[in-house]
Amino acid sequence: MNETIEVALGERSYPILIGTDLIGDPACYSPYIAGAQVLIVTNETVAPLYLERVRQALAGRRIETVVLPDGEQYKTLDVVGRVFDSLLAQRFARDCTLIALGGGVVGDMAGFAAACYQRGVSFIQVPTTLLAQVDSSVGGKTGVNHPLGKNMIGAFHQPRAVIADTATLDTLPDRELSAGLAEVIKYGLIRDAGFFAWLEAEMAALRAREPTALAAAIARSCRCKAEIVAADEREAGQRALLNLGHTFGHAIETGAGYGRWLHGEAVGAGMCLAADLSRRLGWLTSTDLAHACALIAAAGLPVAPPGDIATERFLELMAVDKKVQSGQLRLVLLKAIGEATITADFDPAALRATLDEGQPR
Ligand SMILES: NC(=O)c1ccc[n+]([C@@H]2O[C@H](COP(=O)([O-])OP(=O)(O)OC[C@H]3O[C@@H](n4cnc5c(N)ncnc54)[C@H](O)[C@@H]3O)[C@@H](O)[C@H]2O)c1
Ligand SMILES: O=C(O)C(=O)C[C@@H](O)[C@H](O)[C@H](O)COP(=O)(O)O
Ligand SMILES: [Zn+2]
Repeated sequence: MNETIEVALGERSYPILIGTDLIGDPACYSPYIAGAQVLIVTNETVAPLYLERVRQALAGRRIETVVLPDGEQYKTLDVVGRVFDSLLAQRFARDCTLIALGGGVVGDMAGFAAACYQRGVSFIQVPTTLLAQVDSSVGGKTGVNHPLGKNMIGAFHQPRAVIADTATLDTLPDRELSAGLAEVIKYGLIRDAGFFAWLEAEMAALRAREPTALAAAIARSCRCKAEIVAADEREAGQRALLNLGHTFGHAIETGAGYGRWLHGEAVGAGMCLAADLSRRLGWLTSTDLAHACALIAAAGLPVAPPGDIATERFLELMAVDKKVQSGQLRLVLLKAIGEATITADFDPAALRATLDEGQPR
Protein backbone atom coordinates (compact mmCIF):
# COMPACT_ATOMS: atom_id res chain seq x y z
CA MET A 1 0.00 0.00 0.00
CA ASN A 2 1.34 3.41 -0.95
CA GLU A 3 1.64 6.15 1.65
CA THR A 4 2.59 9.82 1.63
CA ILE A 5 4.12 11.59 4.63
CA GLU A 6 4.52 15.37 4.64
CA VAL A 7 7.60 17.15 5.95
CA ALA A 8 5.96 20.38 7.10
CA LEU A 9 8.38 23.26 6.55
CA GLY A 10 6.17 26.07 5.27
CA GLU A 11 7.00 26.98 1.69
CA ARG A 12 9.75 24.32 1.69
CA SER A 13 7.34 21.51 2.68
CA TYR A 14 7.62 18.31 0.68
CA PRO A 15 6.17 14.81 0.48
CA ILE A 16 7.84 11.48 1.17
CA LEU A 17 6.19 9.01 -1.22
CA ILE A 18 6.52 5.42 0.04
CA GLY A 19 5.39 2.41 -1.98
CA THR A 20 6.25 -0.09 -4.68
CA ASP A 21 6.95 0.63 -8.36
CA LEU A 22 7.29 4.36 -7.84
CA ILE A 23 10.67 4.99 -9.49
CA GLY A 24 9.36 4.25 -12.99
CA ASP A 25 6.18 6.30 -12.57
CA PRO A 26 6.34 9.71 -14.34
CA ALA A 27 3.55 11.05 -12.08
CA CYS A 28 5.83 10.75 -9.04
CA TYR A 29 8.32 13.23 -10.53
CA SER A 30 6.34 15.69 -12.68
CA PRO A 31 4.91 17.92 -9.93
CA TYR A 32 8.41 18.54 -8.52
CA ILE A 33 10.33 19.36 -11.71
CA ALA A 34 9.99 22.90 -13.05
CA GLY A 35 12.59 23.27 -15.83
CA ALA A 36 13.54 21.00 -18.72
CA GLN A 37 17.08 20.12 -17.56
CA VAL A 38 17.52 17.14 -15.23
CA LEU A 39 20.78 15.69 -13.94
CA ILE A 40 20.59 12.23 -12.41
CA VAL A 41 23.38 11.59 -9.91
CA THR A 42 23.90 7.92 -9.13
CA ASN A 43 26.73 5.43 -8.69
CA GLU A 44 28.27 2.52 -10.55
CA THR A 45 26.32 -0.11 -8.56
CA VAL A 46 22.87 1.49 -8.69
CA ALA A 47 23.04 2.70 -12.32
CA PRO A 48 22.81 -0.75 -13.95
CA LEU A 49 19.92 -1.65 -11.62
CA TYR A 50 17.63 1.40 -11.75
CA LEU A 51 18.91 4.23 -13.96
CA GLU A 52 17.02 3.25 -17.11
CA ARG A 53 13.67 3.14 -15.31
CA VAL A 54 14.21 6.61 -13.91
CA ARG A 55 15.30 7.94 -17.30
CA GLN A 56 12.15 6.55 -18.90
CA ALA A 57 9.95 8.13 -16.24
CA LEU A 58 11.55 11.50 -17.08
CA ALA A 59 11.22 11.20 -20.86
CA GLY A 60 10.62 14.44 -22.73
CA ARG A 61 13.19 16.38 -20.72
CA ARG A 62 16.89 16.90 -21.32
CA ILE A 63 18.41 14.26 -19.08
CA GLU A 64 22.10 13.98 -18.26
CA THR A 65 23.69 11.50 -15.87
CA VAL A 66 26.72 11.47 -13.58
CA VAL A 67 27.80 8.04 -12.36
CA LEU A 68 30.00 8.32 -9.26
CA PRO A 69 32.30 5.64 -7.83
CA ASP A 70 30.64 3.58 -5.09
CA GLY A 71 31.71 3.89 -1.47
CA GLU A 72 31.91 6.08 1.61
CA GLN A 73 35.57 6.80 0.77
CA TYR A 74 34.36 8.71 -2.31
CA LYS A 75 32.05 11.03 -0.34
CA THR A 76 34.52 13.88 -0.83
CA LEU A 77 34.71 17.45 -2.12
CA ASP A 78 36.89 16.20 -4.94
CA VAL A 79 34.30 13.68 -6.17
CA VAL A 80 31.38 16.09 -5.76
CA GLY A 81 33.37 18.34 -8.11
CA ARG A 82 32.47 15.91 -10.91
CA VAL A 83 28.82 16.88 -10.50
CA PHE A 84 29.71 20.59 -10.88
CA ASP A 85 31.88 19.75 -13.91
CA SER A 86 28.93 18.07 -15.58
CA LEU A 87 26.43 20.80 -14.70
CA LEU A 88 28.73 23.48 -16.11
CA ALA A 89 29.83 21.52 -19.17
CA GLN A 90 26.16 20.94 -20.09
CA ARG A 91 25.28 24.58 -19.28
CA PHE A 92 22.64 23.68 -16.75
CA ALA A 93 20.65 26.71 -15.60
CA ARG A 94 19.20 27.68 -12.25
CA ASP A 95 15.84 26.06 -13.02
CA CYS A 96 17.43 22.61 -13.43
CA THR A 97 16.69 19.67 -11.12
CA LEU A 98 19.14 17.15 -9.69
CA ILE A 99 17.93 13.67 -8.90
CA ALA A 100 19.81 11.64 -6.27
CA LEU A 101 19.38 7.98 -7.20
CA GLY A 102 21.04 5.69 -4.66
CA GLY A 103 21.89 5.34 -1.00
CA GLY A 104 22.86 7.96 1.54
CA VAL A 105 26.28 8.59 0.01
CA VAL A 106 24.80 9.58 -3.35
CA GLY A 107 21.99 11.48 -1.60
CA ASP A 108 24.35 13.51 0.60
CA MET A 109 26.61 14.37 -2.33
CA ALA A 110 23.90 15.17 -4.88
CA GLY A 111 22.06 17.24 -2.26
CA PHE A 112 25.25 19.14 -1.48
CA ALA A 113 25.86 19.80 -5.17
CA ALA A 114 22.26 21.07 -5.45
CA ALA A 115 22.77 23.32 -2.42
CA CYS A 116 25.90 24.89 -3.95
CA TYR A 117 25.31 25.01 -7.71
CA GLN A 118 24.45 28.58 -8.62
CA ARG A 119 23.80 29.03 -4.85
CA GLY A 120 21.00 26.48 -4.83
CA VAL A 121 18.91 24.49 -7.29
CA SER A 122 16.10 21.95 -6.85
CA PHE A 123 16.67 18.31 -6.10
CA ILE A 124 14.67 15.14 -5.58
CA GLN A 125 15.75 12.22 -3.42
CA VAL A 126 15.19 8.73 -4.84
CA PRO A 127 16.63 6.59 -2.01
CA THR A 128 17.39 2.94 -2.82
CA THR A 129 18.82 1.66 0.49
CA LEU A 130 16.87 1.07 3.68
CA LEU A 131 19.07 3.58 5.48
CA ALA A 132 18.38 6.24 2.88
CA GLN A 133 14.64 5.52 2.86
CA VAL A 134 14.30 5.80 6.65
CA ASP A 135 16.77 8.58 7.33
CA SER A 136 19.23 10.24 4.95
CA SER A 137 16.79 11.25 2.19
CA VAL A 138 14.65 13.17 4.69
CA GLY A 139 15.57 16.39 6.47
CA GLY A 140 17.95 18.23 4.18
CA LYS A 141 21.34 17.44 5.75
CA THR A 142 23.74 17.25 2.79
CA GLY A 143 27.52 17.16 2.63
CA VAL A 144 30.78 15.31 2.33
CA ASN A 145 33.48 13.90 4.60
CA HIS A 146 36.94 15.30 5.32
CA PRO A 147 39.89 13.07 6.27
CA LEU A 148 39.76 14.69 9.72
CA GLY A 149 36.03 14.40 10.29
CA LYS A 150 32.81 12.88 9.04
CA ASN A 151 30.23 15.13 7.27
CA MET A 152 32.29 18.18 8.20
CA ILE A 153 31.57 20.11 5.00
CA GLY A 154 27.93 20.53 4.10
CA ALA A 155 24.73 22.53 3.96
CA PHE A 156 21.09 22.26 4.91
CA HIS A 157 19.13 22.02 1.65
CA GLN A 158 15.72 20.36 1.56
CA PRO A 159 14.64 18.20 -1.39
CA ARG A 160 11.44 18.95 -3.34
CA ALA A 161 10.26 15.37 -2.83
CA VAL A 162 11.42 11.98 -1.60
CA ILE A 163 10.42 9.01 -3.74
CA ALA A 164 11.05 5.84 -1.70
CA ASP A 165 10.34 2.78 -3.82
CA THR A 166 10.46 -0.13 -1.38
CA ALA A 167 10.80 -2.64 -4.25
CA THR A 168 14.37 -1.39 -4.81
CA LEU A 169 15.30 -3.00 -1.50
CA ASP A 170 14.94 -6.43 -3.15
CA THR A 171 18.45 -6.06 -4.56
CA LEU A 172 20.04 -4.67 -1.39
CA PRO A 173 22.70 -6.92 0.23
CA ASP A 174 21.85 -8.25 3.72
CA ARG A 175 24.71 -6.31 5.32
CA GLU A 176 23.24 -3.04 3.99
CA LEU A 177 19.76 -3.99 5.19
CA SER A 178 21.17 -4.45 8.69
CA ALA A 179 22.93 -1.08 8.45
CA GLY A 180 19.59 0.57 7.69
CA LEU A 181 17.99 -1.15 10.68
CA ALA A 182 20.40 0.72 12.97
CA GLU A 183 18.73 4.04 12.14
CA VAL A 184 15.27 2.43 12.46
CA ILE A 185 16.13 1.19 15.98
CA LYS A 186 17.43 4.69 16.76
CA TYR A 187 13.91 6.14 16.44
CA GLY A 188 12.58 3.60 18.94
CA LEU A 189 15.39 4.36 21.36
CA ILE A 190 15.15 8.15 21.24
CA ARG A 191 11.40 8.68 21.36
CA ASP A 192 9.11 5.75 20.69
CA ALA A 193 9.17 2.87 23.19
CA GLY A 194 6.12 1.35 21.46
CA PHE A 195 8.02 1.23 18.17
CA PHE A 196 11.02 -0.32 19.97
CA ALA A 197 8.78 -3.11 21.33
CA TRP A 198 7.27 -3.60 17.85
CA LEU A 199 10.79 -3.91 16.42
CA GLU A 200 11.67 -6.54 19.02
CA ALA A 201 8.67 -8.57 17.88
CA GLU A 202 9.19 -8.00 14.14
CA MET A 203 12.99 -8.13 13.76
CA ALA A 204 12.98 -11.61 12.19
CA ALA A 205 10.30 -10.52 9.68
CA LEU A 206 12.27 -7.38 8.86
CA ARG A 207 15.47 -9.30 8.23
CA ALA A 208 13.49 -11.75 6.09
CA ARG A 209 12.30 -8.67 4.11
CA GLU A 210 8.64 -9.35 4.78
CA PRO A 211 7.11 -6.52 2.70
CA THR A 212 4.37 -5.47 5.15
CA ALA A 213 6.80 -5.27 8.06
CA LEU A 214 9.40 -3.37 6.02
CA ALA A 215 6.86 -0.86 4.71
CA ALA A 216 5.52 -0.30 8.24
CA ALA A 217 9.04 0.27 9.63
CA ILE A 218 9.90 2.71 6.83
CA ALA A 219 6.69 4.72 7.25
CA ARG A 220 6.98 4.91 11.05
CA SER A 221 10.64 5.96 10.81
CA CYS A 222 9.83 8.65 8.24
CA ARG A 223 6.94 9.98 10.34
CA CYS A 224 9.27 10.24 13.31
CA LYS A 225 12.00 12.00 11.34
CA ALA A 226 9.51 14.31 9.58
CA GLU A 227 8.11 15.45 12.95
CA ILE A 228 11.55 16.16 14.40
CA VAL A 229 12.75 18.02 11.29
CA ALA A 230 9.54 20.08 11.11
CA ALA A 231 10.05 21.14 14.73
CA ASP A 232 13.79 21.88 14.47
CA GLU A 233 15.02 22.05 10.88
CA ARG A 234 18.55 23.29 11.63
CA GLU A 235 19.33 21.32 14.80
CA ALA A 236 19.00 24.13 17.31
CA GLY A 237 17.53 21.68 19.82
CA GLN A 238 15.73 18.35 19.63
CA ARG A 239 17.00 17.39 16.15
CA ALA A 240 20.32 16.58 17.83
CA LEU A 241 18.61 13.52 19.34
CA LEU A 242 18.81 11.98 15.84
CA ASN A 243 22.54 11.84 16.57
CA LEU A 244 22.19 9.08 19.18
CA GLY A 245 25.29 6.87 18.84
CA HIS A 246 26.75 9.10 16.14
CA THR A 247 29.54 10.81 18.12
CA PHE A 248 30.90 7.32 18.83
CA GLY A 249 29.89 6.07 15.37
CA HIS A 250 31.50 8.87 13.39
CA ALA A 251 34.70 8.35 15.42
CA ILE A 252 34.63 4.68 14.43
CA GLU A 253 34.07 5.50 10.73
CA THR A 254 36.87 8.08 10.65
CA GLY A 255 39.22 6.03 12.85
CA ALA A 256 38.74 2.80 10.92
CA GLY A 257 39.03 4.61 7.56
CA TYR A 258 35.89 5.57 5.61
CA GLY A 259 34.18 2.54 4.09
CA ARG A 260 35.59 -0.14 6.41
CA TRP A 261 32.68 0.10 8.81
CA LEU A 262 29.32 0.97 7.26
CA HIS A 263 27.65 4.04 8.74
CA GLY A 264 24.81 1.92 10.15
CA GLU A 265 27.26 -0.55 11.70
CA ALA A 266 29.18 2.25 13.40
CA VAL A 267 25.90 3.74 14.65
CA GLY A 268 24.81 0.32 15.97
CA ALA A 269 27.98 -0.04 18.04
CA GLY A 270 27.81 3.68 18.90
CA MET A 271 24.29 3.35 20.31
CA CYS A 272 25.47 0.46 22.51
CA LEU A 273 28.32 2.64 23.79
CA ALA A 274 25.90 5.52 24.45
CA ALA A 275 23.58 3.13 26.29
CA ASP A 276 26.50 1.69 28.27
CA LEU A 277 27.59 5.18 29.35
CA SER A 278 23.98 6.05 30.25
CA ARG A 279 23.86 2.97 32.48
CA ARG A 280 27.19 3.87 34.15
CA LEU A 281 25.78 7.32 34.93
CA GLY A 282 22.79 5.67 36.61
CA TRP A 283 20.33 7.02 34.04
CA LEU A 284 19.48 3.78 32.26
CA THR A 285 18.67 0.47 33.91
CA SER A 286 20.76 -2.61 33.19
CA THR A 287 17.60 -4.21 31.80
CA ASP A 288 17.09 -1.41 29.29
CA LEU A 289 20.79 -1.54 28.32
CA ALA A 290 20.49 -5.28 27.72
CA HIS A 291 17.31 -4.81 25.63
CA ALA A 292 18.90 -2.07 23.51
CA CYS A 293 22.05 -4.08 22.74
CA ALA A 294 20.08 -7.30 22.18
CA LEU A 295 17.90 -5.64 19.53
CA ILE A 296 20.95 -4.12 17.83
CA ALA A 297 22.60 -7.57 17.79
CA ALA A 298 19.38 -9.15 16.50
CA ALA A 299 19.47 -6.71 13.59
CA GLY A 300 22.84 -8.22 12.59
CA LEU A 301 24.85 -5.25 13.80
CA PRO A 302 28.02 -4.99 15.92
CA VAL A 303 27.50 -4.06 19.58
CA ALA A 304 31.14 -3.08 20.23
CA PRO A 305 33.65 -0.89 18.38
CA PRO A 306 36.69 -2.22 16.52
CA GLY A 307 39.35 -3.33 18.99
CA ASP A 308 42.13 -1.25 17.45
CA ILE A 309 41.02 2.29 18.37
CA ALA A 310 42.66 3.07 21.71
CA THR A 311 40.70 5.21 24.18
CA GLU A 312 42.91 8.32 23.73
CA ARG A 313 42.50 8.15 19.96
CA PHE A 314 38.75 7.55 20.34
CA LEU A 315 38.43 10.67 22.50
CA GLU A 316 40.42 12.72 19.97
CA LEU A 317 38.15 11.55 17.16
CA MET A 318 35.01 12.20 19.22
CA ALA A 319 36.13 15.77 19.83
CA VAL A 320 35.57 16.45 16.10
CA ASP A 321 31.79 16.66 16.36
CA LYS A 322 29.31 19.31 15.32
CA LYS A 323 27.62 19.15 18.72
CA VAL A 324 30.76 20.43 20.49
CA GLN A 325 29.99 23.82 22.11
CA SER A 326 32.67 26.09 23.61
CA GLY A 327 35.09 23.19 23.41
CA GLN A 328 32.78 20.92 25.39
CA LEU A 329 31.68 17.56 24.09
CA ARG A 330 27.91 17.03 24.17
CA LEU A 331 26.47 13.54 23.83
CA VAL A 332 23.04 12.10 23.20
CA LEU A 333 22.35 9.72 26.09
CA LEU A 334 19.40 7.61 27.16
CA LYS A 335 17.18 8.00 30.23
CA ALA A 336 15.04 5.05 29.22
CA ILE A 337 14.11 3.19 26.07
CA GLY A 338 12.11 5.84 24.20
CA GLU A 339 13.66 8.81 26.03
CA ALA A 340 16.90 10.57 25.09
CA THR A 341 18.62 13.77 26.09
CA ILE A 342 21.57 15.81 24.85
CA THR A 343 24.00 16.75 27.59
CA ALA A 344 27.52 17.85 28.42
CA ASP A 345 26.86 16.92 32.02
CA PHE A 346 28.53 13.52 32.32
CA ASP A 347 31.50 12.23 34.26
CA PRO A 348 34.49 11.99 31.85
CA ALA A 349 35.74 9.01 33.88
CA ALA A 350 32.55 7.14 33.02
CA LEU A 351 33.09 7.87 29.30
CA ARG A 352 36.65 6.59 29.58
CA ALA A 353 35.43 3.44 31.31
CA THR A 354 32.90 2.83 28.51
CA LEU A 355 35.63 3.23 25.87
CA ASP A 356 38.23 1.23 27.86
CA GLU A 357 35.92 -1.71 28.32
CA GLY A 358 34.75 -1.54 24.70
CA GLN A 359 32.40 -4.43 24.93
CA PRO A 360 29.25 -3.04 26.56
CA ARG A 361 27.89 -5.13 29.40
N1 LIG B 1 21.82 13.26 5.42
C1 LIG B 1 21.42 12.54 6.45
O1 LIG B 1 20.53 12.92 7.21
C2 LIG B 1 22.04 11.20 6.68
C3 LIG B 1 21.43 10.30 7.56
C4 LIG B 1 22.01 9.04 7.74
C5 LIG B 1 23.15 8.70 7.02
N2 LIG B 1 23.69 9.60 6.17
C6 LIG B 1 24.86 9.22 5.35
O2 LIG B 1 24.44 8.19 4.46
C7 LIG B 1 25.55 7.38 4.14
C8 LIG B 1 25.18 5.92 4.30
O3 LIG B 1 24.11 5.64 3.42
P1 LIG B 1 23.82 4.14 2.95
O4 LIG B 1 23.81 3.25 4.12
O5 LIG B 1 22.66 4.21 2.06
O6 LIG B 1 25.14 3.76 2.17
P2 LIG B 1 25.53 3.85 0.60
O7 LIG B 1 24.98 5.03 -0.02
O8 LIG B 1 27.01 3.64 0.54
O9 LIG B 1 24.81 2.58 0.00
C9 LIG B 1 25.15 1.31 0.48
C10 LIG B 1 25.56 0.34 -0.64
O10 LIG B 1 24.39 -0.16 -1.27
C11 LIG B 1 24.47 0.04 -2.69
N3 LIG B 1 23.10 0.16 -3.14
C12 LIG B 1 22.28 1.24 -3.04
N4 LIG B 1 21.03 0.91 -3.40
C13 LIG B 1 21.05 -0.39 -3.74
C14 LIG B 1 20.08 -1.30 -4.18
N5 LIG B 1 18.79 -0.95 -4.25
N6 LIG B 1 20.44 -2.55 -4.49
C15 LIG B 1 21.75 -2.93 -4.35
N7 LIG B 1 22.72 -2.13 -3.90
C16 LIG B 1 22.37 -0.87 -3.60
C17 LIG B 1 25.35 1.24 -2.83
O11 LIG B 1 25.90 1.31 -4.13
C18 LIG B 1 26.38 0.97 -1.75
O12 LIG B 1 27.33 0.02 -2.20
C19 LIG B 1 26.68 7.81 5.04
O13 LIG B 1 27.56 8.63 4.32
C20 LIG B 1 25.99 8.61 6.12
O14 LIG B 1 26.82 9.58 6.68
C21 LIG B 1 23.17 10.83 5.98
O1 LIG C 1 19.13 14.12 10.24
C1 LIG C 1 19.81 14.27 11.25
O2 LIG C 1 19.76 15.30 11.94
C2 LIG C 1 20.73 13.20 11.70
O3 LIG C 1 21.53 13.42 12.59
C3 LIG C 1 20.63 11.87 11.02
C4 LIG C 1 21.87 11.00 11.16
O4 LIG C 1 21.45 9.66 11.08
C5 LIG C 1 22.87 11.21 10.03
O5 LIG C 1 23.88 10.26 10.12
C6 LIG C 1 23.43 12.60 9.88
O6 LIG C 1 24.13 12.71 8.66
C7 LIG C 1 24.39 12.98 10.97
O7 LIG C 1 24.59 14.33 10.90
P1 LIG C 1 25.84 15.08 11.49
O8 LIG C 1 25.40 16.49 11.54
O9 LIG C 1 26.13 14.49 12.84
O10 LIG C 1 26.96 14.85 10.56
ZN1 LIG D 1 23.10 8.34 10.81
